[in-house]
Amino acid sequence: MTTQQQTAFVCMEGVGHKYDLSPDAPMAVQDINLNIHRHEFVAVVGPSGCGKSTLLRMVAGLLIPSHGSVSIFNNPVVEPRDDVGIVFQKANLLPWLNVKKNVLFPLKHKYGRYSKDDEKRADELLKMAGLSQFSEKMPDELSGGMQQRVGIVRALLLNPDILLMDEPFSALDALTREQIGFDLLKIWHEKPKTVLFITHSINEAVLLADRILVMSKRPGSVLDLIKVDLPRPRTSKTINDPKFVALTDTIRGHIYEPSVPA
Ligand SMILES: Nc1ncnc2c1ncn2[C@@H]1O[C@H](COP(=O)(O)OP(=O)(O)OP(=O)(O)O)[C@@H](O)[C@H]1O
Repeated sequence: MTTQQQTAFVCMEGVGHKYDLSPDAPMAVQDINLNIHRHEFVAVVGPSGCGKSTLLRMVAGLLIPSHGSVSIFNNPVVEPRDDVGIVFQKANLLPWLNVKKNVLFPLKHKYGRYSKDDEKRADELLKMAGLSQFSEKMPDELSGGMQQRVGIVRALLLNPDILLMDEPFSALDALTREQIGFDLLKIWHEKPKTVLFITHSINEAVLLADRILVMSKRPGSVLDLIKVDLPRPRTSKTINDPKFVALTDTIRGHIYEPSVPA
């Protein structure tokens, strides 16, 4: 085992997937090698259909790779794990439960009950997400951005070590999207997690992440792995930093003018 693998929290080795196993069917994702370190924030960008969600589902244990392996802290991922929280594009809140009960629902579903301590943690997380005064509201009384925040709090309640986010803000308007991105960074700073964040937005990836995996078009493989050496905390001013502009240009170059293999 290499030193890189020893310090990796999430380790992907030669990961690939083929949905259709017939010999001439194309791969969806091919030969992804990536080590994500503890509390690192890694974003994944790439053209539509390149396999970003497929990759995330393999890390989540929702899909077993047909090639290679994913491991979390040296344990192969073979099923969904309790220490991994997932946030999807839509919060999918239960319409008949209020905000706090939605947040507590996974515990109720898993253990049949929740404790006073769990409620206290839910209150604390809702406060951190700026939702204290909405905890008794029903989902249809919330804006899309607030619903997505509730989805994030729900994923954080079980205190997962790893947070997987699949285009979590793509249904939101641009202003809400930027704000909720900064809110996520604040929560990540206060409750550090290892984050894998799928997005279509190059700006969002650069604004949030420590490193960015740029995927090629299908079959999605690694075009580049870019370190984002912008200072934290990131703010709305970060986008004026010449490094920010240079990084977004580099990624656009990869995606719109991918290098042709020799
Ligand atoms: N369940 C499935 N069965 C067969 N093929 C699938 C399945 N899910 C995804 N695919 C195919 O695998 C490829 C990768 O899909 P995936 O959703 O992972 O890409 P993506 O990069 O997340 O796409 P987008 O950016 O549009 O959300 C696509 O060609 C898709 O059609």
